[in-house]
Amino acid sequence: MKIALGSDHGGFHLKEVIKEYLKDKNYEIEDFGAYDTSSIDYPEIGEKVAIAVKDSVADKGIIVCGTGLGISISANKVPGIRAALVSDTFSAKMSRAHNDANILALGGRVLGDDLALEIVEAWLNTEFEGGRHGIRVDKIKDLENKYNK
Ligand SMILES: O=C[C@H](O)[C@H](O)[C@H](O)COP(=O)(O)O
Repeated sequence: MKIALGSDHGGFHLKEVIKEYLKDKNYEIEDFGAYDTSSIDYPEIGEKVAIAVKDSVADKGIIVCGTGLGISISANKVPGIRAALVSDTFSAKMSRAHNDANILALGGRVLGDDLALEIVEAWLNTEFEGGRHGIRVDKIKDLENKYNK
């Protein structure tokens, strides 16, 4: 599985921690930056990761900013993206099982490294359940079509 990674400066440290963790687990990685702690605006990186997932360059994405808020809001502007901002393992699992989230968003100034990695592990190892949840995700797609004309 290929994972697109991205952060702003506020998420740089955690993004690097996640990158090393995923490499150790033999995931294929594409890193869309930030590449250091210089200030960079989160919409630029959120868009790059979102496009990689939308275009199937990557199977899933993980994005990090200070809170995870700005970068998830940005990524969710790209049609087909369901970026879930998560701070606990239960929500991580549910965002996959019920919402088929294709991007995980984390707050680098919110989470400790260990909890963040537990969340990543839970998120990557939970499958979408489909069924009634598929009907609801289809309705999210209907909303995109309705308002993105
Ligand atoms: O939602 C936005 C993110 O948390 C940003 O990482 C944060 O706003 C960056 O703030 P600053 O430019 O003060 O480091």
